[in-house]
Amino acid sequence: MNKEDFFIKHISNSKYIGDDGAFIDGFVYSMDAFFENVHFKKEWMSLKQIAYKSMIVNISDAIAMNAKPKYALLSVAIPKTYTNKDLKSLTKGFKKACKEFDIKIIGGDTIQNEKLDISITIVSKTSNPIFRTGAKNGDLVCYTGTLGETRKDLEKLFKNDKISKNSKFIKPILNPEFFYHISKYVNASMDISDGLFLDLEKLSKSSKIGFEFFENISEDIGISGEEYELLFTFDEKNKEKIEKIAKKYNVKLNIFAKAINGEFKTEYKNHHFKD
Ligand SMILES: Nc1ncnc2c1ncn2[C@@H]1O[C@H](COP(=O)(O)OP(=O)(O)O)[C@@H](O)[C@H]1O
Ligand SMILES: Cc1ncc(C[n+]2csc(CCOP(=O)(O)OP(=O)(O)O)c2C)c(N)n1
Ligand SMILES: [Mg+2]
Repeated sequence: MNKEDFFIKHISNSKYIGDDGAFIDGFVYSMDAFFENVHFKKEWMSLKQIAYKSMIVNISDAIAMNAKPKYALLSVAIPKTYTNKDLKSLTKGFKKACKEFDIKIIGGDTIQNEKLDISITIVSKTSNPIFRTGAKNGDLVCYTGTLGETRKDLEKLFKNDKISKNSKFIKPILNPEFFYHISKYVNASMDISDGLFLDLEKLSKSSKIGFEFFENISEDIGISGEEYELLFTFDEKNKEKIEKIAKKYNVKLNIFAKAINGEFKTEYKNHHFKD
């Protein structure tokens, strides 16, 4: 077991652990860290882009639970060298995301540190939460959008090559309205943050199912992390309805497998705690 899983297992055995967020009494609580040199290097993105993405990766978890983000708690560790202009750029990024998704920042903490580290808690609302545990035998398994480019762009950044400012690595694209609209047909869902193969392993574990793939999924597609696309399962009888809604919202669907008895394990390892 890797250190991440070991730690999570030992910190709590609560039933709330294991999803993109914890559902309690109509609200979903989720948090994600966005740390310099772990999630970004300061040379790669502007401060506004960093702050914006730190919010988006958090909002992604809420959407994957079929919840509407409402409030954010924001902890920021700021390097001493940052000027007031830098701080303004950061606030612009946070505010842009809050405006786009109608979220209020209701608190947080601000400290000084060597690096820029951001931790965000999102409180969101839902009357129909979708968990990773709900996939049923026979369900179709689907992800949205196109996978692979994010990892390629990350590789470019590590080689000091330039990438487009429209890259999903800089600005992930979320599809909340599409997902809220199809939610009543969805049995299980999560977002793709670690890469399709790793996230399928999590889905398999949570729902106690395996997958029968309709076609081979290449490594390029399967190990690209930080895509923030949606991964979900649904009963075959809802396929046409979901496809129609996807068309309306201009969302690409990739129905790539069927849920079956068994389990899915990937040989690829989580990028966290590599050694
Ligand atoms: N330090 C922690 N304390 C308590 N719960 C944690 C901690 N880290 C992760 N978790 C929980 O463990 C589960 C898996 O977390 P994580 O790996 O970040 O999510 P994901 O599966 O989306 O990558 C989530 O439910 C998360 O809330
Ligand atoms: C400097 C740097 N190194 C490596 C990566 C690649 N990377 C960082 S986090 C991550 C996956 C998802 O992050 P995580 O914090 O686990 O999100 P969660 O699954 O908890 O939502 C990847 C592929 C990066 N973005 N930046
Ligand atoms: Mg993780």
